[in-house]
Amino acid sequence: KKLLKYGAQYEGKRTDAAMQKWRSNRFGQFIHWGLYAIPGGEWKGKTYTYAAEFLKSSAHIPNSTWDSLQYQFNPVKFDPKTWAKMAKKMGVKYMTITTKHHEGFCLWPTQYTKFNIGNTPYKKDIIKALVDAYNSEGIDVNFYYSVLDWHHPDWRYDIKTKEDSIAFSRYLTFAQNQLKELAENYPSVKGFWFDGTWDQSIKKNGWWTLQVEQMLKSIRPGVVVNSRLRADDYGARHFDSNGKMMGDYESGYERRLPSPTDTQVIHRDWEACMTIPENQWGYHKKWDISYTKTPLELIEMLVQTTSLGGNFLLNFGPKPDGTIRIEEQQIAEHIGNWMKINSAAIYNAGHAKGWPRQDWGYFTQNETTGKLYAVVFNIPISGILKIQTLEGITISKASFLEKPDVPITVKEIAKKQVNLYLPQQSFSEPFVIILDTINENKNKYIDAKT
Ligand SMILES: COc1ccc([C@H]2[C@H](O)[C@H](O)[C@H](C)N2C)cc1
Repeated sequence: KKLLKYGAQYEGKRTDAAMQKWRSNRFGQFIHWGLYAIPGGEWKGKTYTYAAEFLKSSAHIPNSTWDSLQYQFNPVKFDPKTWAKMAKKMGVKYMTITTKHHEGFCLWPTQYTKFNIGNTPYKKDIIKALVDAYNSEGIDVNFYYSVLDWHHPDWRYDIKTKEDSIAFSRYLTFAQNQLKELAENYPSVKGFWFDGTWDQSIKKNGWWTLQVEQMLKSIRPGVVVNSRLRADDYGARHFDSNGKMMGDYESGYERRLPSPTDTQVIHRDWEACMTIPENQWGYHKKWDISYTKTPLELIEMLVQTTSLGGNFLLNFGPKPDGTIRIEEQQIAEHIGNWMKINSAAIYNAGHAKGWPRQDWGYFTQNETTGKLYAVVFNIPISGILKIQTLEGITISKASFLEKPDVPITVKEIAKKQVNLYLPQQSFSEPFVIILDTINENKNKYIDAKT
């Protein structure tokens, strides 16, 4: 065990109300919006297939050219209430907005750099508008902040010279001032989602990452900070050199989920962030240059995440005119229709402790009531959902969440094995079954003599 000054500051899940709210939210909307939305993955007539928010580096565009995009940023059709209403209907309980992505452009009128929304034709504070609109829909707002900053002259990828360390300490002061500004000026912020912390320069300044986290928590008690911010005394990230998670939740799942049998993750809070295309966070003019996930695939990801006790943050990349592209609106509507019926299996639900992975789908369990849900994605040809129960537990009743009066026959066929007989009907959407369980202390089945 190493003695660490900048490692994990506590172990186990936070149990305070703010963290319980963060956890119970389960489903969130990520929004990546910035100057990169203007070119939308295309430059000088060429389409770049790498992530659109990386176009500056993909197309080797110099700062002077890229930064002049700020004089074109004018989302005349931007209506934060429209976005917030869409998000509400989709069923998200939180939203995470890029206050500043790697390009360094700030969506709020920061006093620490001119490279911000105040110096665009649009002028107005987009962060404030979004915080107010989403909060008034009952949706919590978190701030994404990229420590990596392509624009700022004092940013360094590594610290090799005295000059580097002098410049970079100026940068760290700049970034800390910006974060203080965000925490103070938008008091309803519920979390900070740090990104752009993989370079040597940050790994050599773990002390700063802890200081920033502590500053934010002193200004906004209860605020939730992701593991991606932190580097420890030896430059270890997410998990310190003693293997302990840093920050309040593990945020390493980017465009990937843990396997449904990876029960390691259930011991901590975690969040998966997900793009709808294969790898586009910012707006790309060409929607189908890569595979785009269907609503049903995204719903399954949300349920799989919930079944493993994690949050699911689904990304949207708004257009430069301030509207949400139609493909994303349609996906939001489909998911929203499903959530309207089935959100009981998601909100304030998590891992069903001890229940083994099942072929037909996922268990989720309400954290407060203990109510057990079976979310079905794969109906067997037999029409029989076979459930392996826990030792001494059996299922006394099963009913559809959507249609409680449609009976589902339950038959215990052997020890820890129950059959559910689904009605002969076709299902076009995943559905939820509420399972009532009872503890059986007597064991009425004979174990096979092997
Ligand atoms: C180098 O590979 C990267 C670097 C940064 C990212 C950024 C994306 O732009 C987006 O903001 C995502 C959450 N983040 C990890 C993605 C891949």
